[in-house]
Amino acid sequence: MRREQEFMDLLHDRLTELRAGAEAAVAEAMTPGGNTYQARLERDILVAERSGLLAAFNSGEHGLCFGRLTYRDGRDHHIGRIGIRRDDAERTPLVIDWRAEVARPFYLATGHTPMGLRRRRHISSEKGRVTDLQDELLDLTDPERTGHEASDAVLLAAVDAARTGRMHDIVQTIQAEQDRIIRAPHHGVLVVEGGPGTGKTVVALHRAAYLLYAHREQLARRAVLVVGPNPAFLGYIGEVLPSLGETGVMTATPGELFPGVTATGTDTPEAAEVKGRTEMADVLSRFVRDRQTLPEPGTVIPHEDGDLLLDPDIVTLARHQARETRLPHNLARPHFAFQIIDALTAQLTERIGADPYGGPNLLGPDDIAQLGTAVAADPAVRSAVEELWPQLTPQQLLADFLDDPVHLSEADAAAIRRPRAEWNGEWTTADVPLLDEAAELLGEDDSAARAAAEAERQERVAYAEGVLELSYGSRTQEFEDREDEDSEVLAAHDLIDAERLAERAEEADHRTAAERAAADRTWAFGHIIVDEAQELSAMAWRMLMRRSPTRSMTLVGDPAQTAEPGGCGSWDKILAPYAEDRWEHVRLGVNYRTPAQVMETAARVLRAADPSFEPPRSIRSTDARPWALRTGDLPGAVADAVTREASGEGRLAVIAPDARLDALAKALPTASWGPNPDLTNPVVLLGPRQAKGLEFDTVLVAEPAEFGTSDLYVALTRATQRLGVLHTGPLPPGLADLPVPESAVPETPAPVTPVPETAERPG
Ligand SMILES: Nc1ncnc2c1ncn2[C@@H]1O[C@H](COP(=O)(O)OP(=O)(O)OP(=O)(O)O)[C@@H](O)[C@H]1O
Repeated sequence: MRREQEFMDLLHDRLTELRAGAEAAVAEAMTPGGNTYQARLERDILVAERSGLLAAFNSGEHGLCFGRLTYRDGRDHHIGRIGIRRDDAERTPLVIDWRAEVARPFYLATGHTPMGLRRRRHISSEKGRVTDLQDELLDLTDPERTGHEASDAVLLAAVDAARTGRMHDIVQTIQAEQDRIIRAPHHGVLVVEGGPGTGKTVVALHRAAYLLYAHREQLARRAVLVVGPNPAFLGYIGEVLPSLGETGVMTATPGELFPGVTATGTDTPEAAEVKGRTEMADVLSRFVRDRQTLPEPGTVIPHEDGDLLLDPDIVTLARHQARETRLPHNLARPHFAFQIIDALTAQLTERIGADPYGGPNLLGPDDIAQLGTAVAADPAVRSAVEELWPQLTPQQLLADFLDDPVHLSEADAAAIRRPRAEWNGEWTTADVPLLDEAAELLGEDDSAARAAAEAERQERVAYAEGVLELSYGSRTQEFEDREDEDSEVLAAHDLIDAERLAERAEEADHRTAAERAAADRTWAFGHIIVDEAQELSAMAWRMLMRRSPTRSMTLVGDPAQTAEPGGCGSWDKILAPYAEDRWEHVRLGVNYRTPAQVMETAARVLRAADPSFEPPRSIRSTDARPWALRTGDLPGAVADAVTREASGEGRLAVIAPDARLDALAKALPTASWGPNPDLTNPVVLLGPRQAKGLEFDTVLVAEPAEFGTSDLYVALTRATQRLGVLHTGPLPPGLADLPVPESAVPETPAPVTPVPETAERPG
């Protein structure tokens, strides 16, 4: 213990030194040094480099070193959240980043496959003080004992700890089956499936951190996108990546992926299902073609030299030629307009230049060009073009479509119809993929603006290239522990290429790749992680796949928890159109959240419909048996149960059908609830969909018969310690046998015991 403490002190001193250096460098870089391009660009580079380092150093303080590997051949490494080197000529590693290859035996070695290890040590610390050591002997022939031998105590302590309302990283206790997923190659699609509490979310987040470490150069520039089911969930997981020193990640719900639109409205389940169907792509495409109309019988355009006639033949030809370009609607529009202007100019030329003696037309090319310019500028011609091939925005198109849906069956159209007159302007989550689809079909006509910007940009790019060369020449190698050349600390030349740097200079901002990506609908992410992937509709997948042209993705989910009627559910169905069978499927089988008794209760609910259903194995059990209480006064009984259960540290959630939330909130004045509940509050009140992906020490489920089966399964599996059910009517199948609370709620916190047959390291 003393020696580990001395080592920890040494590490803290070194970290303080590194941090002071980085802080001074940021401060210096921020000092205004002139307002020329050069000064601003150089400042940008330095700030990006140094603040990346600083974020890593700041995150490193907690859990600076949590492990140690002692090899049979005498090698000895400490493992920590970030790598730190000594300030000597060789830059000797002091502590190895958990993501480095050298650290892998910490997660993978077993007595059976010791990977050359003699001993693996878990070091627990609090604010820089070593509080405990746990040693695992991997070479069983080794006679030496340290007095700290134990197995799985660190993992059990971690999974048993009181919850805070925020997810924590698990670098100290990643299990072998999880480690293999975290470090899987980043190309292609990896599907991670597992029951509730198997660590899918936390593993996906560690995978993001690992990929950013291992493929920094490719990924930091393109950013990593993490998609989660709702804002509360994103808040819940929001601290994991920063605690691992990573800030280059954008998190979003599917409803936030269309820049400029925030989905605040709600759809009926039927509407969401119809809007999510893959056939909507075709329906919208036909709707766009419907807007490319023909004049019936023809449009007369008054002109001082006699009326011009825009007849259906002219327009049919122009439309055909514009469609032949295969460009999106708005980008094909200039082609259409050109054909129309050409035809009208020809009419005019014929009329004005006609030779009264029957000879060739008297107008020369210059005269005709001049006529053409006049026709193009004619407001009547412009409005005719606008009428026949209007310039459209995705928002206009979709609002028009939903006002009066076409190309659908009567019933489907009725489900999604949203008359403009009654619409409050709010978009829904299911609208967002449709807006994205519309944007693809329409295209953005920014050609004029782009041409103007291009010349100026070229100048800046040429300059920025020069600056990047400078930055590469002066690159740092601060806390890295990988040996290869790629292992440079993130530097400006990794983060930004000359083009992006030039763009940044233009706006004089300090936005990260993730921030830029958030504002750009067509951004191609380096890697995309989708949590609760079973819930996304076919249309939502189309939108996400556009953001990942390289198909570098990790999809995480549990088909048994599918709640959305439009949710794709099966992996085959999701991936067949994009990756055919070129994707890998891995399963997690151990539940780290829910005690065996709670898991068994939840499993009985699903078994009522599918007797062969097998839940994941729980890693632990408690003495607190789930209970059920019938009452005539639901809010009163829930309030009593909350008072009884919410004592001590940890978090409690009441999960109730949406229709009952108002009444329950009145009975629970201290509970946080609403669209964005504060999950760090001791008591929260949630609807079933809000509870997705979250967890609480105690969960009280109100009126379970009013939940859908998969919503109920999700609600019951949120508990890490205690589960109670309160109901006025009959219980749904599977819950009928629960005992009443008096016999189930212990006076003192239940002792934790591992479940014998599952306590060994999985995998
Ligand atoms: N190796 C581990 N060490 C410590 N805790 C772990 C480990 N793996 C998972 N956990 C914990 O188990 C809990 C469940 O993890 P997580 O939320 O990622 O599960 P999930 O599979 O996404 O669940 P669900 O599908 O129910 O949302 C979390 O508290 C997580 O920190």
